Amino acid sequence: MALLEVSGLRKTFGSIVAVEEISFSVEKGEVFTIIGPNGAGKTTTLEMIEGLQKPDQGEIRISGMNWSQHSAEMKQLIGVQPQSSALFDNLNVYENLDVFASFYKKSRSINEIMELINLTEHRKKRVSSLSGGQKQRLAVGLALVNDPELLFLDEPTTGLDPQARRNLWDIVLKLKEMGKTTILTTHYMEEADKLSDRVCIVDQGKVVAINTPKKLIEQLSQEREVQLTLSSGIEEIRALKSAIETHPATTKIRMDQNKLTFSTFRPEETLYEVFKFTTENHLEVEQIRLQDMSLEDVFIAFTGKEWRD
Ligand SMILES: Nc1ncnc2c1ncn2[C@@H]1O[C@H](COP(=O)(O)OP(=O)(O)OP(=O)(O)O)[C@@H](O)[C@H]1O
Repeated sequence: MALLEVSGLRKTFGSIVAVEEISFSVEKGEVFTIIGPNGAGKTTTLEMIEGLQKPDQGEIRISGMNWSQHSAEMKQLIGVQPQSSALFDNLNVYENLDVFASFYKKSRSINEIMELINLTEHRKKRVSSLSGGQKQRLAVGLALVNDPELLFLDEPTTGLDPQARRNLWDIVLKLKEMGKTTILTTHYMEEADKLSDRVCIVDQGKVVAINTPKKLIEQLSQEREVQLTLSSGIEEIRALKSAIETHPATTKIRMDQNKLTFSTFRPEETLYEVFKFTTENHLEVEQIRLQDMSLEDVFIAFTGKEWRD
């Protein structure tokens, strides 16, 4: 049995469909990362799994239990990283952990948590005097006070500098070594790539791809991405776009002013068509680039949207 099973989740707010149909399962010990463009439904999905929002439809099971029947047991099993703003500013690191631990029946040693989040030497510092990275680590620590099996980290590294971000990655990896399971969301592709056992790409409230970062990249690596920069008029470039679009080997295409970016299973064949078209119609090709796929390309290929850090 998977530790977490989510099937057919749907959530609307009035006429807004925040989550249309989301299903996945997560095995014990995995780091499972949900990525997607702004407004894709990631936070709503997490909040439904955490029991903070009720789905309109669908089922959530954690260790086989559901929120309507086993709420108390499930709260002991999960750890949710609070927003930094939920920390008590006037209390020190130790006191914050102590207050949160008092909410639970079972708790992990506070000294151990401080070691894990690397804040032992700052135990007496008030939250108001911690750096952004230290606050984020404390927020992760607060999610650990009940020694949860399943941890939810919603964009834990947003706004942190690269070093602080790496410190947080170390914590996630240590938790993995301890056999914990983490559901992560992030805006950083490198983070998804480095930490995740599997990545789930969500767009417009639906899962569009789910696999290991390596497999997701391999899945597309038979494809090549071609970037074509032209110095012709927009109408002519549009005509070329239509010609490429109708080629059977083309999977995705987008146009950004005088640049066409497309993916193809048979680059030689598609490029032959491209040059035939540009020669016959007197289009000038300024630059052409052929690229291998990265996790970022996978994201763009599945969602049609640019990734942003
Ligand atoms: N309480 C709410 N009331 C109305 N609309 C909401 C509410 N919560 C979320 N939405 C809408 O539902 C959609 C999904 O939002 P959600 O926050 O889940 O997306 P997200 O993928 O987490 O986005 P981001 O990356 O920007 O955090 C958005 O269109 C959002 O505006």
